[in-house]
Amino acid sequence: MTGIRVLGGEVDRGAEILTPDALEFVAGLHRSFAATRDELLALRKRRRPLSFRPETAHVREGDWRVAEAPEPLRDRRVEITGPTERKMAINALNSGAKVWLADLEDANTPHWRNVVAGQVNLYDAARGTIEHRSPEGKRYVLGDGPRPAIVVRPRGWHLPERHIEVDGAPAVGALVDFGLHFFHNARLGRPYYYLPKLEGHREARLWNDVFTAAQARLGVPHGTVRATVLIETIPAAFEMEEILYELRDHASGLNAGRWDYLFSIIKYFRDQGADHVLPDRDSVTMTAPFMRAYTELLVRTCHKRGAFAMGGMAAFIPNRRDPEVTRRALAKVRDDKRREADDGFDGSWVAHPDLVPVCAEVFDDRLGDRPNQLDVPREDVHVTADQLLDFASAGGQATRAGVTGAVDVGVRYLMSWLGGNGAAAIHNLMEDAATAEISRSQLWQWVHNGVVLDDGTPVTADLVRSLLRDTRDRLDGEHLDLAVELFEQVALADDFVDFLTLPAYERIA
Ligand SMILES: CC(=O)SCCNC(=O)CCNC(=O)[C@H](O)C(C)(C)COP(=O)(O)OP(=O)(O)OC[C@H]1O[C@@H](n2cnc3c(N)ncnc32)[C@H](O)[C@@H]1OP(=O)(O)O
Ligand SMILES: O=CC(=O)O
Ligand SMILES: [Mg+2]
Repeated sequence: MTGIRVLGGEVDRGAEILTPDALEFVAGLHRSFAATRDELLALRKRRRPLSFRPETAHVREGDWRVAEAPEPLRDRRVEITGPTERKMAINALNSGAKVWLADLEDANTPHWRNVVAGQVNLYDAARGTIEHRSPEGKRYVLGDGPRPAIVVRPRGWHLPERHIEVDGAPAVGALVDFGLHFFHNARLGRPYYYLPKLEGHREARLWNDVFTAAQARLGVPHGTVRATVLIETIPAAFEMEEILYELRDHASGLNAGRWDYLFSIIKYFRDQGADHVLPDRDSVTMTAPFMRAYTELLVRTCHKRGAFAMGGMAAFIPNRRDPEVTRRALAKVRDDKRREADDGFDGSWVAHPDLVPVCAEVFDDRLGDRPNQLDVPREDVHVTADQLLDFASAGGQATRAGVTGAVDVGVRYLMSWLGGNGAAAIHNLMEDAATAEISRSQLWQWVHNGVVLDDGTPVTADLVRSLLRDTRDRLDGEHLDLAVELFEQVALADDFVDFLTLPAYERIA
């Protein structure tokens, strides 16, 4: 293990995951691909004017299709997402969904213990041996029914893993998550992944190169991996075809990751003037014309290339103790899934086991006895660059409630994240890293573009600071002071912080 150091503390059964061979495998990927990752991250900083690229027109016009879906991924009508915490993993596997998106990204705090325990849980889940006893004594085992395919979402390219050093540098977080999972589980079959936060086709090419090398190094046949790419950044919306093309031997589909997509729009156009300012998060819905353009283009692109179009996350969460909250959540989620099914999506995401039946019912209705709707080409869809960029079409306004809510939710979420829970129900909505990014980047954008609220108050750094003080006085709990400090940094620092998880990670690593 020359050049490899594990700096994290001991985690139960961690030795089964962090074996010398597994670490050598991860280090090998890091040595082959970290330099390209660094180069591509640097390129992200150059915000070019967005349009469909003339130099890749041949890809968009060419005649090609992605690899055929393997049997476990032919029917993806309901996908449940969630962190890889042991109890939740078992609940997800027993939920009746077709896919479990095992999340090492938006819904996960990359505490070392979560990184390692998540891999232990994935190891046991892949072998069908996962079991758990809760502190209250409740026993969790896998049921007898059909189990979802497991699709693992590694961290995005931007995050380091400081607890593993390769040749003196922190390992690339994405390669740690992917590498450990692939090393231990790929030979069992079904090495399936979701790829987050890509900004363009060269980042997809990097993942493809990683898959090609990983398969060759372990003797797994080329093309066994399947990857679904989240289209959740505004530059990637202009490169959907190119992304599928780069990954065509391994591509399984695209997903409309709406929350990071909105964050990315705010980030990309954060200092571009009032025309690019988005209003309160609540008032930008999936029916806003620029969001319709994005999702319609995604379905059209996927089906033209034989890839699955996967819907995104409605944030409404049921509450088993409050039937009225549950009724409202089910109705909202049903509407969201119905629109997606009618648009031609092949399936969609839910955040909670009690939402699986709703999504299943809507897609059952639409699909009949077909496993998907790849046969719906959506050739009627023609989306222009202007439509994707028509943010004024959202309508809506920045309001006093919007600013107050953004501060409150952002701080509450960071408290949860710092405590190790990367997803939380806050005011009956699912909040995760992507939704928290919207809260803080929206404030940054409003402050820097002189936005005035519905009640005539200008949004200034002082206003945000005073709301942060109120929030600190009102809330109580572990990590409150650090959450407030971090929120102030990521909402107000003059130099926009690329991802809130970057400074937050420095405080937990
Ligand atoms: C923008 C994006 O990237 S979206 C994708 C990333 N985000 C996510 O994956 C969020 C996933 N969802 C969750 O983490 C949770 O549902 C939360 C945090 C929103 C709410 O969790 P809770 O407050 O625990 O919900 P609740 O108390 O209603 O849970 C009831 C039961 O369902 C289980 N459960 C809830 N959500 C999930 C889930 N997503 N997967 C598996 N089990 C779940 C709970 O563990 C609990 O189990 P138990 O009865 O055995 O104790
Ligand atoms: O990852 C999904 C999103 O909406 O962000
Ligand atoms: Mg996301």
